[in-house]
Amino acid sequence: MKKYEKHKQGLWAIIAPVNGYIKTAISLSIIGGITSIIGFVLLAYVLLLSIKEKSDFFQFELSFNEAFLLLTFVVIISFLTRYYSFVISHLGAFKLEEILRTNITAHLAKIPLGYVITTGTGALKKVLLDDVKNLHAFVADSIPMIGKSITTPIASLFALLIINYVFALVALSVLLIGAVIMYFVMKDSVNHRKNYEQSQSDINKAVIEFIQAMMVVRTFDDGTSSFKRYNESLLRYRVHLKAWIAETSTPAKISMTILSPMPTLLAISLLGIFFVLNGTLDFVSFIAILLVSTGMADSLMPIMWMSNFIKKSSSSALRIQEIMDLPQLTYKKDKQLLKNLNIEFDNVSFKYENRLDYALQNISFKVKEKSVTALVGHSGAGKSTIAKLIPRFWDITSGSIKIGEVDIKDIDATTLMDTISFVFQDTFLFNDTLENNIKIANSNATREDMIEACKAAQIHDFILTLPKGYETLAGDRGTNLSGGQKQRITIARAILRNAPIVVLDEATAFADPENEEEIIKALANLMKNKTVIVIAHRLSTIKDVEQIIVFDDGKISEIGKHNELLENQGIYAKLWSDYEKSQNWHLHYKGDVK
Ligand SMILES: Nc1ncnc2c1ncn2[C@@H]1O[C@H](COP(=O)(O)OP(=O)(O)OP(=O)(O)O)[C@@H](O)[C@H]1O
Repeated sequence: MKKYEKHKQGLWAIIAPVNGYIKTAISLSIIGGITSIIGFVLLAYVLLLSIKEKSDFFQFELSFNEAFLLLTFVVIISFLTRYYSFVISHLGAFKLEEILRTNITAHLAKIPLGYVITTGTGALKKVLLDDVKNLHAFVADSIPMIGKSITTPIASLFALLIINYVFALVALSVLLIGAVIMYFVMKDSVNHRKNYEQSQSDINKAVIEFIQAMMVVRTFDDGTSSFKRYNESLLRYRVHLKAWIAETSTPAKISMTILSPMPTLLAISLLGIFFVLNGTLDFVSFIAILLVSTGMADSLMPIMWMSNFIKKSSSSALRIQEIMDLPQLTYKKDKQLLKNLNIEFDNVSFKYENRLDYALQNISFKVKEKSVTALVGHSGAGKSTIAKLIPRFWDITSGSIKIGEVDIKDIDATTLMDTISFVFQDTFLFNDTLENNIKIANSNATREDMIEACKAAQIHDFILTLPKGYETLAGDRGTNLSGGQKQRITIARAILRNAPIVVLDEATAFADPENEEEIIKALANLMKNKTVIVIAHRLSTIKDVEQIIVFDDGKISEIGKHNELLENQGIYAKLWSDYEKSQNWHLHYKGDVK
């Protein structure tokens, strides 16, 4: 994979992997630009000979046939070089798109998963699709323009200087005036562009949020605020755009007019007519001057578009660079031999990057091989964070986490993933068949293994009731299934994976009695003979486990068995009494109340 070094910032560093294509395309377009100007000069020469006039400013002498042949040759070269410059820049653009997408996704796979989750799909989609596409467009369309827009005016100026320096100076003056006006118009555009891009990105976020939160919006919104955020971002966008246009529209129109070919051609024509009328310039030379000066007249506008294009592409390159600069998790390459399946947290502290306070402080505990440890505590106490530190969703700030006496930072990625199965509450199912969704856990598993896992996960009978059975599509993100069914499919995945350590976040959401019983049976099958860490919400399910760790505000407040903790009369005893009370709660309808 191409390495992106910190000091090599910016657009050119990001497109460097296709430097070969870029250099070839630019070189060809430079040849194209020069040959087109030579073509104009030869065309004038051919015109001159065709009306048999003689002009003394051409420094060379050719017969009509020679000049015509040379003109044809130059035109063909000019056409071919431009054509191939375009073809090669497009090939480079496709190659770059492929390289960037591969590199970004490979990099995303190696940075802490927690970053990917918190950054959000919207922002990552923008980088992977929109920004990469912007750079594709830059390489495909701007690269051929770069060579042409720099060489054509220089070659034209050079040719004009040879033909008649007065005309060269007039054309140059018009262009300089245009360039000065352009500079003042563009001067303030940096801030305007920033605001414009920010408001455009806000609109993107608002749309993605609106679609992702559609269910919440439709459930809770009375209609007045469903588009509020979207509307606000649209309004900001309009305000920024209006401010930009208001400040730059008149000077922009003036500079556009001056930068268009017309003023240069007008000035050259007036001067030419004056010289022709007073007999100091012959008509054919005048035509030659007009033809050559179009090369200069046409030059500033592309340069202006180019500079806009470069700024836009630079912002995209910067966003890609920011992702590529995120440090990757480092894994040991050599396969590590774990001495056993004990898990040990030793004085672990952890702080989320975007938070000032520690989510976990000085956490030390041991989980013995083939035992069950339950994590309990109030909401926000740090239980899920503990679970997510084991697969290195985030790396800890200090202390160490060991499995089988090896620090998890020293365990190679494959061993770590083969050793642990995770069952989290937010199940993700691909829009693929149920069979493929389950087999993703173990590509070597046979169909029989998969069915056995589904039986153990109490989901087999349900799948058989579906008309297409295991061939049924799960729907986008699993929308065709109920929450409890999705959870049992995830359990089936974990059973099929058969990793010796299981970390599971016990679901609370699907607690109707029938579903609950099935999920409990499924979990019991998953946990058999495994080292288990379970985040427990229903305390009744963990009464008999070997160890319960009670968390309070990021610290361990108690460790023990159910009965010991009840005797302690601490947080656990209070949680237990609250839990028991909640089991006796009933909802009363008005009519029931006596
Ligand atoms: N991605 C994150 N970025 C920043 N802070 C986070 C993030 N995830 C969790 N936190 C914070 O870390 C602390 C511990 O959260 P955690 O999710 O581990 O608690 P929990 O005990 O699992 O809660 P619950 O039972 O409600 O799931 C909380 O203060 C929470 O706000």
